[in-house]
Amino acid sequence: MSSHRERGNKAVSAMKSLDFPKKKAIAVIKRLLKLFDDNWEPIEEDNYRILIDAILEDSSNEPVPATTPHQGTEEDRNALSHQGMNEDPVPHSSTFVNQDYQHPSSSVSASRYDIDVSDNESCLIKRPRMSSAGRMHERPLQPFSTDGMSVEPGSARPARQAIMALPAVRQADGRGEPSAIVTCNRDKDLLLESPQDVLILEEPKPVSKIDVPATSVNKHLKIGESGAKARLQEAMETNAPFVKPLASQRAANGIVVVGSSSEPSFHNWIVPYDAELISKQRPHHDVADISRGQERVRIPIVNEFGNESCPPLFYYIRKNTVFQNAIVNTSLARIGDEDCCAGCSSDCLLAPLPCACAGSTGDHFAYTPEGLLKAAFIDDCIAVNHFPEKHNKFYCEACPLERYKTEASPGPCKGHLARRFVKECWSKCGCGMQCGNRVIQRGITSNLEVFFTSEGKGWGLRTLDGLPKGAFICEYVGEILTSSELHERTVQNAKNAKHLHQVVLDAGFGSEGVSRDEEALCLDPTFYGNVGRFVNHRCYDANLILIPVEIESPDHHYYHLALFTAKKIEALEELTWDYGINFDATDSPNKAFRCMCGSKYCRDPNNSRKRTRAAASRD
Ligand SMILES: C[S@@+](CC[C@H](N)C(=O)[O-])C[C@H]1O[C@@H](n2cnc3c(N)ncnc32)[C@H](O)[C@@H]1O
Repeated sequence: MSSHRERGNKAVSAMKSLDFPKKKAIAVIKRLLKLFDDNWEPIEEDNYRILIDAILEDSSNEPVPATTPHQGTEEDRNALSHQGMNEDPVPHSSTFVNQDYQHPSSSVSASRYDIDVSDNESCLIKRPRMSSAGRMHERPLQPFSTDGMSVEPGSARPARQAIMALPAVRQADGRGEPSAIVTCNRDKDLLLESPQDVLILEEPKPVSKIDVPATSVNKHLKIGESGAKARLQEAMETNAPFVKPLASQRAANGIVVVGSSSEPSFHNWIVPYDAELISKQRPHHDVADISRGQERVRIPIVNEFGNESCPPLFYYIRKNTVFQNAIVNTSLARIGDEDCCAGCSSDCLLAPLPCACAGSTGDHFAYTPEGLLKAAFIDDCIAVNHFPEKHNKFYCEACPLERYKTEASPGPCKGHLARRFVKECWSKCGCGMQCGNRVIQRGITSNLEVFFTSEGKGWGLRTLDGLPKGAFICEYVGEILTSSELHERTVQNAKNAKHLHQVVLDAGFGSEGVSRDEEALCLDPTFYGNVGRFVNHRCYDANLILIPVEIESPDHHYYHLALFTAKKIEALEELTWDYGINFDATDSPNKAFRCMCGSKYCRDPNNSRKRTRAAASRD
């Protein structure tokens, strides 16, 4: 029988061959030995399966230390040397904040919906990378803003789930703000699994340079030129469409001092923008990947029909972002025990009993172990959408949507559909990112393409692979507006017709007592959005369905909207969802368009095909 020392060294070197750090391996072995009363057999079983799982779990749940990595307690070190295993000293590094290693086999357990255990935006992750030649790449990491990042159009599409690194150089302005960008080229030696890596890598040698004008902050606020009063005046005079200089409102109440210290402050300023400004400031789309490396997969742009080579410019954001006044309360303190599963560990779907997070879906998880939304859940939601009158509607006493239409005497609430929600596990839950009840928070995993439609719908989105029913496609991401901000934009919309489809997050309006404007939230993907903004409408028989998903907030004031496949979809099929448009309505925030959906159930009375059919049946 081998000694503790020999078995320990063997286990550590097995873990090392899988790129797990020695320190981590030793700490976990020590814990498991304690758990199994110094019995090595369960640890060694199945090529150290339990050990690997425990290390992975440890990494995904690990809190991020602020500066130096955890060196282990005195007790740890004594225990380890007692067992004959010694740690290498870990060098101090201020950029080394966390270690997060993805086990090569993790994708096996997650099937095609791969797991990204590194989805923690607040931490910088340094992980060793294997090049195609098998070399390890380690680079110093620094925080980096993606704003304005530009990349060269790429050539071949990489393998699923792998994206090429887009090394970038930050160009800061005189005040240290990332004014604009950037130089990028592709380093074919770097292969990343996670978009976070793209945000934090820095390339010391730029290859080509794209100059972008300084931000509108500079232009409109003239920081450093004169006193706060002049800057305030400047901001108030701007004629950008949606600007409400917050600072000016507060100044009127005598509470604002902007830029009074030597460090100019941007906190109180809303930067004006409109479509024109965006197009002036933004570098062009990257046709190889519209997300510019923000998503886990590349999403190319192709145009086989029209003259436009690219869609109109917008800021690609992966997550919803507050425009100005919206209150999105996601504090941990608001999540009670009944709204999370603090006692869980590993994958909640595999636990013998459903955890608290399955409560809102009738104590059954909405997802299958393969990461698909269950068919029964989808069918229920389709039925609610198709026959809203048969299902419950909530009615507000004072509907936030009506208040701004006719301010003097707001009309009665038209009712809000009682929707079924998916509730995903989140930060206050004991499980990790590999939990099967975390699907949309892991991001896009399907191979998608933005393309120009041939039927006159403009740009659209299609899948490059066949997909089963229930597959997550993407979130519908945009700026979070309040209902009054939406109303302001609707008025603008009437003038310039530039807006895309805006969506009201009204599932909690009546039931949750939403009456304050800041709590009545809407999403507008026009200027800031993700690939969801390209999904066109189809009446009734669309192949996607929009599902409300609750992640970081326990009530229905704020939630995510996720697009799932409502049926089996063939490769290269256009992805569509039913916007729920009433083509006869005159008071909708969304300007009705002439529907070209091609469905035989098309609701648009102006649909030319429908008119032709009606005329034919009359003859
Ligand atoms: C969310 S966007 C979809 C992407 C859009 N096609 C584009 O080019 O950016 C919604 C807009 O697309 C157009 N659209 C979507 N579905 C359509 C349909 N069935 N028929 C005609 N136009 C459609 C309308 O202009 C609508 O306001």
